[in-house]
Amino acid sequence: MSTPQLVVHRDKELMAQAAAARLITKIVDAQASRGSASVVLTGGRNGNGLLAALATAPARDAIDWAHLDLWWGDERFLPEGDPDRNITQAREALLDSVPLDPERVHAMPASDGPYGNDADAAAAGYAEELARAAAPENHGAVPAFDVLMLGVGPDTHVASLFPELPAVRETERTVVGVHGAPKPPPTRITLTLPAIRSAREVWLLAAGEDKANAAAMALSGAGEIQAPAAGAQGRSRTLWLLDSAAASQLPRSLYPPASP
Ligand SMILES: O=C1O[C@H](COP(=O)(O)O)[C@@H](O)[C@H](O)[C@H]1O
Repeated sequence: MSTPQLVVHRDKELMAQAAAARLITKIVDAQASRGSASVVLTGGRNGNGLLAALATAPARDAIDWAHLDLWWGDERFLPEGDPDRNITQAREALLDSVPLDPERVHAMPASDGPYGNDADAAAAGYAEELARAAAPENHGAVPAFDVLMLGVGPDTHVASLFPELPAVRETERTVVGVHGAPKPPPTRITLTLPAIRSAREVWLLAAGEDKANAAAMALSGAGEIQAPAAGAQGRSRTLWLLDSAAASQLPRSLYPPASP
């Protein structure tokens, strides 16, 4: 696993724009070397802010949208089209305005979808979809995502892995149902830490004062059961993208020297 690297931007708008530019470059590079790219999206304010910035980025059309696989790190288990679903918000922020191949948009199931209201069955179904997309060298579990993005919650949750809940302790399955989440809605579907850690790069997004304590805790040696963000690492790179408010409680030893 990779040691976290930090980039701190002046404010959340600049962070979103810089992260969007970084993502464009990453996708274009992956498409140039492998013909396609795979990205895992996150919900939440910072994830949607990045997508909105990408929608207006001058270089967005450098991406070959038809050869981009989109997956989700987690989903709120609600009916299709519900405004609180992460995919509904992502569609509004970006996805509806770019020429994606619908076959490559891998939404997590909705609560009125093929698995009905059974979040555990829906999670198992998504795990099968991931396994089908994995190449043999990925050991059959999940594809080797180029970039997996995670918003960091004020309580250090990432995806729908909340401190101390069973999902964050999962070591075998790649996707699980979450019941009794402390943040609404209580029922969710989430990638697990083993699935997250199979990504080439993991980017954690944290902007705003309410994320300062979470960032400091996760980056100061807390355990992943108490602070799930601490367990989110990529195989090649783990990148924390922060704004100065979210970085304000980091120990000085971690604070990067230059902060654009
Ligand atoms: O509920 C969720 O929250 C987290 C963090 O969201 P934020 O608004 O505090 O940035 C998000 O990453 C996750 O995908 C989402 O389902």
